[in-house]
Amino acid sequence: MDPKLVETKAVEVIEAGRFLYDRGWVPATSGNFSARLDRDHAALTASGKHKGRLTRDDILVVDMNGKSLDPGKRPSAETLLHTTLYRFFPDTAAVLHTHSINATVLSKIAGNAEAVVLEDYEVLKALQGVSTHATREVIPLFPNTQDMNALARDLADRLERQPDMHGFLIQGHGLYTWGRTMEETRRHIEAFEFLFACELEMRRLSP
Ligand SMILES: CSCCC(=O)C(=O)COP(=O)(O)O
Ligand SMILES: [Zn+2]
Repeated sequence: MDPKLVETKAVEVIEAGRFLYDRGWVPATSGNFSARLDRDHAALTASGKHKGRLTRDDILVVDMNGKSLDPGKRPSAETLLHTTLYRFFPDTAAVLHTHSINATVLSKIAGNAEAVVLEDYEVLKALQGVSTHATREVIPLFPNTQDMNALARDLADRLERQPDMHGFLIQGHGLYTWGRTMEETRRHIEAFEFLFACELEMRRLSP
């Protein structure tokens, strides 16, 4: 592994954490972030760290089975969701997971639905490959669980059925999204956050 690449990717992850924390989207120790290093490895946040105040020491390298290559550092409890995404999308370069109020509330009021559907919003065009507001963006919604193996399996199944998704929600928990660069992934988070706020307001005004 090229140590310079690991340093560069660690900086990307640390900066993403600051950006997301400043917007209130990763309170306390919530959220986790990663950046791909090569086909088989990613730089990922350690578990239980404050994601707005990450240091280089809080980043470790994992393989695509979720195994830490940095002994002594415990990878995120949700590592398998990151590695499932990297394995499914070879061009994915970064994965961000947030716990905003809007994602949490929307995912709870969606109840037992299989997905939250967003339609006819201009900002949908901020999602990679979307070129018109007249788009039906289906955001899968998974029940929350502490069983990451089971959730990663459910995610892998859903990806097979719906490979065009840009993100997914976990009920009462938060949002995952990804992109071909860290910049694109940060744009996806911002777009989803704006769209979730709009959707909640729409549901409040016209239930
Ligand atoms: C206090 S947040 C609970 C765990 C969680 O959902 C999360 O995103 C952070 O977990 P990690 O192990 O990545 O720190
Ligand atoms: Zn989480």
